[in-house]
Amino acid sequence: MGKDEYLPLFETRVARGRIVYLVYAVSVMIGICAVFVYRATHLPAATQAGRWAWMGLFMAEVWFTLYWLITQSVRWTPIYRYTFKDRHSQRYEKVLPKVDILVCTADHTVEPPIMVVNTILSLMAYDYPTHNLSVYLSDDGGSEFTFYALLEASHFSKYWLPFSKKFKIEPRSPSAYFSKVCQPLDDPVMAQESSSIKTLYEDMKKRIDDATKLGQIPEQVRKEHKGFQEWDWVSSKYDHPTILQVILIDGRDPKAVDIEQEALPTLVYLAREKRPQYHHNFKAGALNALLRVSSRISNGPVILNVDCDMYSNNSESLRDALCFLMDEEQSRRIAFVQFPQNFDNLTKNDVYSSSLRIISEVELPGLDANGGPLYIGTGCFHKRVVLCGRKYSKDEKIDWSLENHTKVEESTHVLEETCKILASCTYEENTEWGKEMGLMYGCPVEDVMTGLAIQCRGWRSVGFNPVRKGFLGLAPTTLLQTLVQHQRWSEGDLQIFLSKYCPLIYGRGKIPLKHQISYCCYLLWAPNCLATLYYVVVPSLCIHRGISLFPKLSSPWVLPFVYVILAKYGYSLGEFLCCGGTFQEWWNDQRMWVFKRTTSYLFAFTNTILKLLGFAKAGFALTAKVADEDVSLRYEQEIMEFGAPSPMLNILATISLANLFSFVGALKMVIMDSQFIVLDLLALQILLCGLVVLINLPVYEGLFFRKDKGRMPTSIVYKSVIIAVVAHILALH
Ligand SMILES: O=c1ccn([C@@H]2O[C@H](COP(=O)(O)OP(=O)(O)O[C@H]3O[C@H](CO)[C@@H](O)[C@H](O)[C@H]3O)[C@@H](O)[C@H]2O)c(=O)[nH]1
Ligand SMILES: [Mn+2]
Repeated sequence: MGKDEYLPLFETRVARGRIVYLVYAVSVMIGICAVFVYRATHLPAATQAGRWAWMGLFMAEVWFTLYWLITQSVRWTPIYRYTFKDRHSQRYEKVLPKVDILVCTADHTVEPPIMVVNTILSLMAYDYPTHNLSVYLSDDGGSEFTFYALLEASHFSKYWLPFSKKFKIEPRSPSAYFSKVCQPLDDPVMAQESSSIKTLYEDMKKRIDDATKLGQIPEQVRKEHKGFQEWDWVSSKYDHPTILQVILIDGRDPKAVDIEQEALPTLVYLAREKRPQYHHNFKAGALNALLRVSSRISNGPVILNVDCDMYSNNSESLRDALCFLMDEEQSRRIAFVQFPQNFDNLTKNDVYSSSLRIISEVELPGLDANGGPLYIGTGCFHKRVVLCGRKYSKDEKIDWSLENHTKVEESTHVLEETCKILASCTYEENTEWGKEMGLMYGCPVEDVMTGLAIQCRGWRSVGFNPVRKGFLGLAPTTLLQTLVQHQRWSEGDLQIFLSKYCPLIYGRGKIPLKHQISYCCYLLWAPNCLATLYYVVVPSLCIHRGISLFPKLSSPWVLPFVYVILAKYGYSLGEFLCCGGTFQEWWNDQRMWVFKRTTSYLFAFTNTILKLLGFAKAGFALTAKVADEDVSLRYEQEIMEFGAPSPMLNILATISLANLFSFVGALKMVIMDSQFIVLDLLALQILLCGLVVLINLPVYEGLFFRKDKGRMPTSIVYKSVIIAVVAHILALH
């Protein structure tokens, strides 16, 4: 192919309507300035009550403004990417690179084996030559049941892969496919095959579920595969040698073919060594072990990482990703391609605001323009050399066809034994693993930190959000799980901000300024707690004593306040609707905004400070992927699940009650005051308080009106009532 014939493998388009956005943003900024002028010129005298409350509010508003400005960085110039898979195929079909897919699981009770193998099967069935595809499963649970499920899946794949390719079905996770395709299929051949495969799948599912439920693997099965013997040395999931089983391997094992004699992808099970005296570094540790093991077995130059609950929803994602990584002109600098996280189990109005809609649809394209999206874990394609620490240089070039020819020839047994060493506890001692090589250790969001380090080594990244989503996972289905997940995320993010990797310092001169600021959008999630807490507590407590913290209704100064609020929320609603959300979903999102900021972020903030002072230790609370039947039912009905007592719920209940008391008190004051003085003085404050009450409606329901198991625990009801009452008495005196 000559140079002048160059046809790009992907193209980038810039969003339109930027002028309108500019006008909006500038007008809001003018409004904010007017608010500040008001605050600066109307400060209550030192003798007046409420001077401190006023100053605090001012500080909160300064913070909100700062944060709002930061979020502008990811809204300025969104860009969208489009791939040309046909061109890629024309040029490279004969020399496609090997791709190694790394899947992580950590606990067979929280992450059921049948779910894990559905994910694995969807990935094995990618539209890609199977001899170039390897799938690795890291099992931090070291579970026999997960291993057993993987064995079952390897048998089932012999039917599943030919079927899904022959009829080009989507999605290729059997469970998702069978639950989505219920209408009678037009093609009689397909209908027949589909139903017989469905029976095979159901049988497999039953065997796996039964074994897991009984806690026992049939003796017959145990005898059939040597792999089970490895569990003779396992004393617990925290204490065992490396377990490594090559289940399918292309080229060496004549049995690794499907029913049509086509090769199957390589499939490997790994439970890295665990010893109580060695820290295992959670998912980052698991991925690094997989990186090494895979480099020994298949050494694909392209790595895809997915969580065990994120099945592939689009069999062409891999080819999409290769368009970004293999373009002759534009790919040189691209280190990774991040797909957004999408979820399969969302309800219509997304009660817990798990869809990450705005992040995927607005912020990801925005970040992409600024230097590349963050690496957020699952659904990310990497160049192996980059993940293993390579710096970007101008002469950077990967010869994909060459990298393809590394072939290991020893027997499977020898391969297994040599690979085991790579996944041992001591292997990483005195190496750069966890620092300069692989995923970085020591942060609850290891992926974000690793992505930042990669970008600071000169690389860029690309975000890709195809119409048919690339991956679908499971979002948490209870309030508490959601809050805990966000605590982990915001805690990790803040930790990065306060570490030597703070993008504003570490990134200086390495990544563009706008990119540094975009990072802060997420890294500064947690500190939002202070200003938000202040805003939802202090103004409403001040109502009782008639302390006014906002301009009078009759004053013209009220206008900038009203404008900023209307413009900001009007825009936010518009943005949400444009991205395909519903009004109710937006409202739920606003609620979760308050909930997260007053609980998850508060805990994350205090924990991070404690960690810095050396008082707290790192942990990783896995997000549950299964729930009890009644919990699931309430989730589907979008009834908020409060459930078990927790300090987080305590905070939520107390804030909601305090505001309710204030609001009722305020209404009484307004009604008794025939000259409308109170209303004039406190209108905005009462409105704010009323909004907090409105947004907390599900909390009152959970506190007082619901009878089901998901209601607020009784202990929380008492505690929060007492605290709210005491707060009011204190505020009155
Ligand atoms: O010790 C551990 C802990 C977790 N995991 C795996 O890590 C993945 C993510 O865990 P999950 O509980 O699902 O957390 P989420 O909050 O849903 O994960 C999001 O946030 C993580 C960072 O906190 C990212 O790494 C993930 O890709 C992203 O989906 C799962 O596959 C786990 O099996 C391990 O392999 N070992
Ligand atoms: Mn998850």
